[in-house]
Amino acid sequence: MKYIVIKCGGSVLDNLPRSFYEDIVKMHQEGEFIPIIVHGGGPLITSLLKNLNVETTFVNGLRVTNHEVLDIVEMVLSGSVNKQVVRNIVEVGGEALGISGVDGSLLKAEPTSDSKNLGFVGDVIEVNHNVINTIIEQGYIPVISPIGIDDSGQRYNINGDIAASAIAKSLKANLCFISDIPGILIEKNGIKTKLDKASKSIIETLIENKTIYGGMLPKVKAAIDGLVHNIPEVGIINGFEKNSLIDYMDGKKVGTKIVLEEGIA
Ligand SMILES: Nc1ncnc2c1ncn2[C@@H]1O[C@H](COP(=O)(O)OP(=O)(O)O)[C@@H](O)[C@H]1O
Ligand SMILES: CC(=O)N[C@@H](CCC(=O)OP(=O)(O)O)C(=O)O
Repeated sequence: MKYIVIKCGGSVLDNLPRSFYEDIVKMHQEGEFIPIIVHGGGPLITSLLKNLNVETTFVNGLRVTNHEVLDIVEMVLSGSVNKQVVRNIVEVGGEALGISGVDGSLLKAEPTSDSKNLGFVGDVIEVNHNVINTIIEQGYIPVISPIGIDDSGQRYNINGDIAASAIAKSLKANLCFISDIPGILIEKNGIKTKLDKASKSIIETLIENKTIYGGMLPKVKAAIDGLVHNIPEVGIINGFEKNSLIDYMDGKKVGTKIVLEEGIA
């Protein structure tokens, strides 16, 4: 069975066209690639924290997460956002089952190496993909929120890109990041240009010269980590462009394809 992990960023979730979900349901029905959705929800978390007068900061694109923030992160991701995505799929005639990384210990996590600064932010150490396979066998599209859990029951806030890459690695699945930009952008003579393809070494240069920053950092790091661990293909595409996902799956030149080495298509 071939899988594709589709990571829907919080940047686009509220405004994805109906056709985006129709394309996913069609893909699920046709059966060549089984879609697995992992979602973010960063902007909604930020706006709720703001409403509650809780300060929130990011380090290298990751949210500093204390107890108070962690409560809100879980509420937003595993509650509002997860169920909204399920409803969006149902609305276009699909069947989806929403689950958090905590359920069935789907995302076994440990604190990141920078836990001194980041608090309860997790790295995924194991994916219990039996849970995903069970959902798929029952005919549902899995919709996964990126909260992890350790053996003591402690939860962790996991960046959606990192969770998606871990799931893709465990299933040897293709990985596609759906975001609010056409792909990785660089500035050439004052004009923003999209890279059709970006290799590991180009990405490292773009991180060093700060062309890649903020939320794009975990995306490209998760992409490279996935490719190193045998994910067949990783792309970043714009969810607002009509049929971008189907076009990407058909091998058309949409978004940015991430590769390990220049010259590898
Ligand atoms: N070189 C770059 N090209 C495109 N976007 C970039 C780049 N560097 C940083 N970004 C930022 O990364 C954002 C996407 O990451 P993020 O906001 O976390 O999105 P998502 O919620 O879709 O995961 C873009 O909206 C843009 O502001
Ligand atoms: C550790 C960390 O940063 N977690 C993210 C989880 C949500 C997410 O990844 O949302 P996007 O996909 O919209 O960026 C956060 O708290 O915002």
